[in-house]
Amino acid sequence: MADGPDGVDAGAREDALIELDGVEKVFEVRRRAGVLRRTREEVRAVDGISFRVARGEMVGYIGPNGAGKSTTIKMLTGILTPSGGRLRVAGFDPARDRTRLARRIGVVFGQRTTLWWDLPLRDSYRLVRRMYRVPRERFEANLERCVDLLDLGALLDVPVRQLSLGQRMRGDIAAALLHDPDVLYLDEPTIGLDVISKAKVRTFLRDLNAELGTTVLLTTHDLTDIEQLCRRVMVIDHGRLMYDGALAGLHEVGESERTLVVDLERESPPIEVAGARTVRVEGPRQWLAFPAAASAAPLVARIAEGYPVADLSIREPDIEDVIARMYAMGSAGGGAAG
Ligand SMILES: Nc1ncnc2c1ncn2[C@@H]1O[C@H](COP(=O)(O)OP(=O)(O)OP(=O)(O)O)[C@@H](O)[C@H]1O
Repeated sequence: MADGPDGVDAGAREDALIELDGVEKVFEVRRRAGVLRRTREEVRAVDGISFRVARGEMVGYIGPNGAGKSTTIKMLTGILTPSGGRLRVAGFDPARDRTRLARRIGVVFGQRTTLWWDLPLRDSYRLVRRMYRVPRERFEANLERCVDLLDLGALLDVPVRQLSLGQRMRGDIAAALLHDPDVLYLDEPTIGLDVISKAKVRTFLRDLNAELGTTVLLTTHDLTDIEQLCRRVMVIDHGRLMYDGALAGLHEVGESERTLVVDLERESPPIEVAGARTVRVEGPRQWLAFPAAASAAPLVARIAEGYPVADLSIREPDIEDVIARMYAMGSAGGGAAG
């Protein structure tokens, strides 16, 4: 497709803000193969991925460690150049138009800050304003909104190094939004946060998406992030898109299981109950797996009838577990992605 004179893809569909067609990234790595000999090997970090994200969508991008998520995000921001395929964000070729694209996107990495460590938040934000040349009025309005909704008022004069992880994360999210980006990439935005901070971040992101229509691509290992924020989820593994659809569908494809953790009053033989199987016994504690789609209430009632129950809790399946089950069932690579 021909690019216009300003580098913007003339034919870009306005509704598809992010477009990937057969995108690949191959790294060449040199490995030691003896005392003097080194061999070259190719790592196909992203292996022919195609998807579209429409303006205003909030999509989860998940997969096990080393699946290719960060490499995809780096290509979407223009930090890395694809080895093959076609990629457009807001009509731009990210690697070619990195500077201009930077004004349209915001990026938050949970594991590291983009803020200035020694500066108070307020000064970091002033630098962001200058970097992106945000008009003063717009900057002030955006800052006020973020400060209000992310509860940053009391933190603005605190140096970043003194902020807690949750405070710093909220500070980072605000910094990524001061220039009104169309797209926000979030890489593990709730990692290491306590329950209250997680809830604050999630509520903010939901409101941001609903009120301003900001398109969000979210990478996370926390299935609750996805459940609470994303209607659509894409699963990547070994550089390939394995699933693209609703989260509920992913549970069905993987036939995922929840775990009921039962603390008995005393050590007992493995619990035998219809609708669940005991997968682990450690002293008076037992773990029972049951289908994620089933209700836990009747199961709990049956166990309480027959066993001396002291306490109970339920563990949701994690993403790795769901993906592992997709593989085990041989449905990976089936018709779901596309
Ligand atoms: N610069 C690089 N040089 C060589 N190999 C790389 C490079 N960057 C990534 N890789 C490899 O590409 C593959 C995908 O890595 P990537 O960081 O994209 O995965 P990820 O899904 O983000 O994982 P995680 O959840 O652990 O962050 C891995 O095998 C990784 O070792």
